[in-house]
Amino acid sequence: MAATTYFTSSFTIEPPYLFTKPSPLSLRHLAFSPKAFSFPSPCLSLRSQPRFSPLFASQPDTNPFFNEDFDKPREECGVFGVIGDPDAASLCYLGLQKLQHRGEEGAGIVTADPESNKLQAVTGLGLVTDVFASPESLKSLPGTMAIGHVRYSTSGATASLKNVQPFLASYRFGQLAVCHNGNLLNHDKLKMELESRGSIFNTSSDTEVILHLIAASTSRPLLSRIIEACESLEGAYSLLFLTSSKLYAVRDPFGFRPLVLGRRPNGAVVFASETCALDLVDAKYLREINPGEVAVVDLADMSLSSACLMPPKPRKACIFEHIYFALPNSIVFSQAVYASRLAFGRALAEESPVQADVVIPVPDSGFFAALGYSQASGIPFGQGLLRSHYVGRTFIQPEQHIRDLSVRLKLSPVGGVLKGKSVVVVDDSIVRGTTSSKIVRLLRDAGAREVHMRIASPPVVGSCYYGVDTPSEGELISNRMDTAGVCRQIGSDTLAFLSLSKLHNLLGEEAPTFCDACFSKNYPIPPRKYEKVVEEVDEESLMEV
Ligand SMILES: O=P(O)(O)OC[C@H]1O[C@H](OP(=O)(O)OP(=O)(O)O)[C@H](O)[C@@H]1O
Ligand SMILES: NC(=O)CC[C@H](N)C(=O)O
Ligand code: SF4
Ligand SMILES: [Mg+2]
Repeated sequence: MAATTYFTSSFTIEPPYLFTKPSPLSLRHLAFSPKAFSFPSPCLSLRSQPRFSPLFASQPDTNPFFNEDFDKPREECGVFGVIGDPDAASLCYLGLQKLQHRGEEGAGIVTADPESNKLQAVTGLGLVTDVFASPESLKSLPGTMAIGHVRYSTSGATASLKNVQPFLASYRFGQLAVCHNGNLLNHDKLKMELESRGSIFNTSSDTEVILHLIAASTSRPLLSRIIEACESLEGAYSLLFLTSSKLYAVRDPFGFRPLVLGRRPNGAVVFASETCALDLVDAKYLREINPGEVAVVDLADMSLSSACLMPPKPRKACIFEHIYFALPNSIVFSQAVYASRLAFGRALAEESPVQADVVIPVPDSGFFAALGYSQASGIPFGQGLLRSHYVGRTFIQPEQHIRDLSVRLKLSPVGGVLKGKSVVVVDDSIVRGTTSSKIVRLLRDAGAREVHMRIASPPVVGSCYYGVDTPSEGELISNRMDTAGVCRQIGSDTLAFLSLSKLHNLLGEEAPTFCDACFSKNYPIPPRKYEKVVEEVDEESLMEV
């Protein structure tokens, strides 16, 4: 890439913010439409030329179920990007902290520096505050553009520094950084093909294939190379790319993982997995990046352009984002997360009532569902369990024995709320059953007379292949036994899950636009097709080597 100076250190972004560009790349406006976004049909395949979408943008509230008295409108890697702000690295650091619940294994930031025209990276294992513990680390990241990532691995070694994103690569057109929330089902196959053509991989992460596909593409410009690379990908991907002049945001055509767009008062454009990260950095939420969209912001004029990656597929947004992953104060897939959880809890109370003295949540993620259960049942709400915030999420600790210990460390019973009481305890989900069996014991030890477990999602019976490292099917307690069996196993007096049909009723006509494969095994992209590719090794050719 030519060592062009794209802007000077005195570059300022002044209102009105240039979100339009007088070219075919133009996103004509960012107005909200009450209709769900859809690409023009047919959206023809493109090899060397980008396709551009017309205008869109979905907005909260197309779903009547989410449209209650609330202000209309937590998993597995979080991405954050900012362009056009002198404090890019610091904002990215803050945004990543807000997304910490999405991944605790590693974190990193890449910035682009207008002075040197260079991209710099700082990555490390652990929490954001650990990786950036030294003030020097942020100081080593100059520039007005940044992308960052918090990781919870789905593919490639967990505790490997090499697999911590963003990945920063140099190729014939300059430097390119990428970060990814999701999982690529066909990465083994792509990797083998790329290796047979000479690619040398540096990591064991699925994400790296994207960089190789882009580097191998003969299309121009980069937008076309990104589109061409994405055409080869099968799976879930919300991606941010950074060059020395542009920031690209991409979402796969199914829209499995969230990605939102916002703008700071100074005009800086921000992308994040969840709106909670926008709120923190004072960025106004504008809209989602739509499934199958690639949005580009050019630092030179801060214009935002948008193209269509490939013909649209039926949206399959991850319902688990609303059940557990996302923070309740986020808007995800254009719906307020807390409102969905309240509704799941209410529906659970209607479907599986019980006579009890108090409803208590399993903190944190069971809070709003328990509140909904309490509201619908009329049983008083109480805080029977205290959560230590010095301990990470149990579900996302990779080792089972560590998960066992951390549940006890994390949750403490409040004796006064529980003693002698019949308690309804509401959690968002049961995955392996570790948390719930320990909680039942905690509550009984604290004096609860009866323990009725209510789960605000259906039984998890299938593994996820789209960006959430759910355990293998054999580890999923509901895959091994029915509800009565799980109830016996965890030791509660009664147990009930929200049924899949009730969940579908709640989602209404939007139900088909959500992926619920971990509950239904109805996989939008069949995982069987992508069972690990075993390379047929020609022993003679190996000998030659
Ligand atoms: O059945 P299990 O395998 O134990 O997994 C399910 C539990 O894991 C999650 O909570 P977690 O403690 O990770 O996070 P939270 O504190 O944010 O709810 C989820 O909310 C359940 O409580
Ligand atoms: N959970 C994720 O989104 C993971 C991203 C990528 N597949 C990795 O394993 O690093
Ligand atoms: S399988 Fe479950 S966790 Fe994975 S994307 Fe679908 S709903 Fe989400
Ligand atoms: Mg929990």
